[in-house]
Amino acid sequence: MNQFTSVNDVKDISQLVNDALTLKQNPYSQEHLGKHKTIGLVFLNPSLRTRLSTQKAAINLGMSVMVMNMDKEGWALETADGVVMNGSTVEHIREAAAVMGQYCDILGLRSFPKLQDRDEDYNEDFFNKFISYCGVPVVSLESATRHPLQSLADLVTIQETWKGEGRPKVVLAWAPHVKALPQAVPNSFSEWMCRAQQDGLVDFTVVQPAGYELSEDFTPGATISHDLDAALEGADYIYVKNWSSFADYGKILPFPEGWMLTGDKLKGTNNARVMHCLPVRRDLELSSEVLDGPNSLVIQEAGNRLWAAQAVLKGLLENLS
Ligand SMILES: NCCC[C@H](NC(=O)CCC(=O)O)C(=O)O
Ligand SMILES: NC(=O)OP(=O)(O)O
Repeated sequence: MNQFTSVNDVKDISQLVNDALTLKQNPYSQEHLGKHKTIGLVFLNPSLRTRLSTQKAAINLGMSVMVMNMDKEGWALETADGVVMNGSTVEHIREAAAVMGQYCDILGLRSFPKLQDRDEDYNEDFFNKFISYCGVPVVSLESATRHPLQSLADLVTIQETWKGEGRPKVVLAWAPHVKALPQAVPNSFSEWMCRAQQDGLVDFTVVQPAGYELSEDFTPGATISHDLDAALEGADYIYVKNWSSFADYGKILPFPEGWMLTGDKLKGTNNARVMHCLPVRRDLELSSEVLDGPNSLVIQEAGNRLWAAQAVLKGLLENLS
């Protein structure tokens, strides 16, 4: 692997899942791989899980870690080309990314979408510029349109817990929220599940109210539904997540009552396990009853972020040497 920004950077997802589960059994088996190698984690937005799991993953591999909270501690970055920088931006991404590449062997980057201009967000302009100017392998810590470390941890969690016959039925279910949130997590989960479906690992459904459909680029082969109760019938895994509209870009559209997952809604499922990337707003996105109940996988899922990150960094380090 020479970068990790989407499932398209991964040749064999089952192999990567196996790597993660093997590292979970023996976390320090590769502790010399990262000797004298440094990873820089660059954040333009808040993070708990991604920050700590990626740091710990790098430490387990013997790497040194530097964290840069660019939004709070860095100079204001300019990304546009051909502008006279006589406003509030202080440093161009051309220099900033290139300089960080001088200090680091691998760079991680988190940058959320602005949710104002769909083309700008979906072109991944900031991410692509950073990658082209920094000159070292980049791992996505969540971009405008994807969160592949999360999705890999999600697939690891499904593979680790599935004890049934055949393929599990996995349902990505939209949930209410008070803020307009990115599509990065559901896009990425869907993209990984569609690949897993192609590989014969899962059956995948996305369910959302009308107007909240994801971009078709991220849902090839998925069953798309607008009926929550029908979609949940026989489900083995329910991945709960809010996202704002893609069609009416970045907007919160009106939606009918009853989209929050409750214990009652689990009754029609195959005793479904419930997942969420976190952070989650209790009793708005997901009922406390489900979150605190026996079907919730959210803590195990967050724990698996470590092994997902470690498998990815191992792949990037092996490619360096
Ligand atoms: N990294 C995981 C998810 C990040 C982001 N959630 C948030 O911004 C939550 C904000 C809030 O609840 O106010 C999202 O959904 O894409
Ligand atoms: N799930 C996730 O990426 O969490 P953080 O935003 O806290 O890193």
